[in-house]
Amino acid sequence: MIKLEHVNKSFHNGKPAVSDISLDVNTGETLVLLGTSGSGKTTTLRMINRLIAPDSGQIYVNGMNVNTHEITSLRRTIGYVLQDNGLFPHYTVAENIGIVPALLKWDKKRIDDRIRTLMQKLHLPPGEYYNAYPQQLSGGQQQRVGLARALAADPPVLLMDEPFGALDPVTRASVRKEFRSLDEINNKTVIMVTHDVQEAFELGDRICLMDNGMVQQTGTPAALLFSPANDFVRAFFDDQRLLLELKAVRLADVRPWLDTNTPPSTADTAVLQEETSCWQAMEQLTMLSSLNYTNRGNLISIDTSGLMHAFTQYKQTISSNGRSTGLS
Ligand SMILES: Nc1ncnc2c1ncn2[C@@H]1O[C@H](COP(=O)(O)OP(=O)(O)OP(=O)(O)O)[C@@H](O)[C@H]1O
Repeated sequence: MIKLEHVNKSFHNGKPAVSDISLDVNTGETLVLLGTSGSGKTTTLRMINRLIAPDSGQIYVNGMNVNTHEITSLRRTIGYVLQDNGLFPHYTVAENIGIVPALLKWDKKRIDDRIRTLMQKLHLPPGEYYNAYPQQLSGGQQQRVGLARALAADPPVLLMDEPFGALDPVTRASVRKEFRSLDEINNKTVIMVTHDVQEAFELGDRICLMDNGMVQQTGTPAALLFSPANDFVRAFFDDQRLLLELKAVRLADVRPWLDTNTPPSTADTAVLQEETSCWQAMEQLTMLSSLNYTNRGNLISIDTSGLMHAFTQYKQTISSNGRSTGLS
């Protein structure tokens, strides 16, 4: 768990880079720091692993006060992924991934097993890439090695600074998808910086939207869209609002407005879980005319028009009810 209390930071020109930031990130949660360029996202992240010292305020990582805790043991609890991956060019892929376990003096077999496990999970077959050097890999593969290196010693906290920012859009989408499905991150506290709104919506359990060094709003993607705290938050998402809303609203949210009288499709078709977003369901429906979705064990049939109808009804209800729909 990570906690920031009234944190401030100014650089030499005296202009505040970060003003009075307070945040709580729970174990197992991914919080995305999103915002305009120069809004203080990277400064906030780098204060957590003490690459930058705050002027005032307190920061805790799993109960340790970052500013007073011994720095080596603090950093060993934190994996750090950078935009340019920061791999050592003269180390092989395996050596890069094994750096922290070697520093922790794990025995050779354990290090080797861990490297191979992570390479498999991140789709880097050890037979092909174990002894390769970073420059022999594509940008997406290098970024996967960077991620494997950050995860190697299984730190409880992962900090990621624009981890997919240097990748082309197609590679970026595939590495992002792999990251999302990685079991290794399930129990970790993750903070990720991005200025990509869609990335924030796909990966963030909650989003902290920043502007001008200040937190404008922290909440679920749905809360930011449907209960914006101010005009800045409202305007920030305007140019891609429908897409973001479809990504933020889950089948579970729209279920009360789905027609449950239609018998489930008997064809051999996909069965979606209630956590699936309306966007993902729409994507599937472009390939299949109807789908089933499972709600507490019951199969419910959905099609495109029924789903859009339920989505519209959901939006109308929350715009009249505001926060009473459980947005937080
Ligand atoms: N080392 C530094 N020295 C002086 N000013 C700095 C330094 N690092 C950041 N700043 C300033 O602090 C402010 C916040 O910068 P920061 O890098 O945290 O923003 P950001 O939201 O991560 O931006 P971006 O998305 O462009 O990376 C900016 O005005 C920046 O110019």
